[in-house]
Amino acid sequence: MHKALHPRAVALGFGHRHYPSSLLCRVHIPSASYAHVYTSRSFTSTWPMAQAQESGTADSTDKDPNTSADASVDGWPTTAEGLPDYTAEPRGRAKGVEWKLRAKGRNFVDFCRIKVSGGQGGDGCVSFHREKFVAFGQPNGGNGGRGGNVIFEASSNETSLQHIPHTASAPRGVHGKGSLMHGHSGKDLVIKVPMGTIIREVPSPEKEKDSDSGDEDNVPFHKLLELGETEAKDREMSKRWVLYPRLTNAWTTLPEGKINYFEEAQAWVAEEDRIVEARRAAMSKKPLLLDVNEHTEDNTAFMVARGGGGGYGNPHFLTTQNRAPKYATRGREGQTRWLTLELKTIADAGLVGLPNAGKSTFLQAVSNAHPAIAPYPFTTLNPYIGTVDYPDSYQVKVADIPGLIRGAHRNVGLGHSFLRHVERSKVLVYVIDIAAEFGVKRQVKGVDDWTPEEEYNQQEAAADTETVAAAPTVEKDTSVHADYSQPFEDWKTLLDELEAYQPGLTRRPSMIIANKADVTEVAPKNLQLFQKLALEEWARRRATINPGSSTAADADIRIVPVSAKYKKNIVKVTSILREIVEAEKAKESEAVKRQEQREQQDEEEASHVKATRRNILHAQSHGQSKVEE
Ligand SMILES: Nc1nc2c(ncn2[C@@H]2O[C@H](COP(=O)(O)OP(=O)(O)OP(=O)(O)O)[C@@H](O)[C@H]2O)c(=O)[nH]1
Ligand SMILES: [Mg+2]
Repeated sequence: MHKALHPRAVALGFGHRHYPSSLLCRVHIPSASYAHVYTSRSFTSTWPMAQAQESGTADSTDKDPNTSADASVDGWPTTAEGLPDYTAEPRGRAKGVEWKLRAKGRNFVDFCRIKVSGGQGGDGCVSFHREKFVAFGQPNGGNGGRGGNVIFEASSNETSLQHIPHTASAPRGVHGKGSLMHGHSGKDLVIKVPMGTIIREVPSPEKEKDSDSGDEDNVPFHKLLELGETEAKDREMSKRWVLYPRLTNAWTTLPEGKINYFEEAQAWVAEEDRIVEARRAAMSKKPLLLDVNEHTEDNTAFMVARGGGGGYGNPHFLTTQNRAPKYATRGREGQTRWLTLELKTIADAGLVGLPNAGKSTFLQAVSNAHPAIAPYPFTTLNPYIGTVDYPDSYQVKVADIPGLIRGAHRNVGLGHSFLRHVERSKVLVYVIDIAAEFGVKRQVKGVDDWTPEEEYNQQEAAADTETVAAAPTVEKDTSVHADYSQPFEDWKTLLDELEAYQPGLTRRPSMIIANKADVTEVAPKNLQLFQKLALEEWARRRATINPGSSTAADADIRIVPVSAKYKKNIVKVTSILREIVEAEKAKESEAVKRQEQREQQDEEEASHVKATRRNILHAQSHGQSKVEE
């Protein structure tokens, strides 16, 4: 059955292909109208051809499609007319995009869960020296080695959490052997984590399961296995002890009057267990929280799960009375933790903008990064970092992230979880398309009442009736008047979405890049109005934050018109960016210095108080002794 083309497929440049609904639901572009707005200016029916010509990378633009069977436009095989054939199997880049949209070839992961377990300790050994003419040799069982630890190592070479496994268990320690051979310790398991990772301990899901299970757990072990009491005790004992074969049931079969040294040893071990348990409980009182931030040095190691201690060999229990202890202890269990890892990319500045605003183009213009650039929304699916190099070797790291759209905080578009990658940025750089069509509402039709189910139903209904998706419609703003500015509306959308993600995020030092200023038909007029409205809005927002503050010149947001595509006015942007970043860094280092000074003062005061108290006590005791004399 021929299925109707989903509007989102149109937006992303795909033809009448059969898309599984899972793919279509992955990129939540809620309705056709939003996508079509993008088609209105830069997106034509033959856009891949246009793009290929624009980038100059197309492999087939100069080939005659009729003569070559391999002719393709941006990965799509061509029809006889030379147009991309969307019904055919995509190749190259188009295939890559499809793969990415299905989230199959995910090469960037910024959130994951992991269960880490330290290795179990090796068991101690029960052994006695054997030699000709030495009838009863001394005990010589070796101790077990300790289990390996799980260690997270900060690494500047990693950029994703893709390689983090679901579970990580360090190897166990080797058991001790006779002739006092101690077991080797298990090797530490080192997992590299990228800079910017936040590691949080979360409650164990398994523990919850345990508590949920009914009374079955309270049934004694031996009853479950239908074992005898003694046998069950043996089994229970063997969890903690390694017993010499002939010692089995020793605690029940000892002759009258004989001291049970094993009981004595059990008491020692129980006491040690209690201390170890108390220490572990004290250490795990607070859930683990580690932040691998910009102050962390490369290769810094964080222990996240300790290995268990090795068991004692039988010489450990040797006393003057008991010359042949026939028991050794088993190794302890390693520590187990459930962790979540969240990667928040570290950059000095974060680019925030609507899809197609030209964020990636700007990053490419200012840095040596080569992000994907294309005239359709959501080209960028993962954050991308570029470094701006200044002539004096100063560097500013800039993060390019996927485009935000209105309603992103309700998971519209790609959602807004990727904003975690600008959370740590010192400066926010808003990238605005200043050539956005005047009077065209770049809004998502019916976003407010959009639900995935509704969309799914619509999709199904469309498929049943075999109707082709409606032609792109551009919703014209009927209330067009002189004060309406599309770039300004876009910027307000960005501010609202940032605030919805994290209240207060828009208070960061910011600047605005009015991109696409080369589109001279609309850009100059738009810029004038945008500047006026944006400055007013910024002043209003600042006033609401701190009603006392005036609209001082230093509080104004800087707006710079640029053309990222043709690299015009770029130097001005980079110099302003550096100015803001440097000022912010200076502020930060001043705050750190002030904190250090305060700590030093507190320390000095504390030592002074201590010294005074000591002097008073000394004087008092001295006075007393004089009185006694
Ligand atoms: N005329 C003109 N076009 C530009 C300029 N900057 C970017 N573009 C075009 O705008 C389109 C989108 O550019 P991108 O850099 O991919 O946009 P983006 O903001 O990264 O988009 P997403 O990754 O989808 O969020 C491309 O076709 C660019 O060639 C500019 O300064 N002038
Ligand atoms: Mg991009």
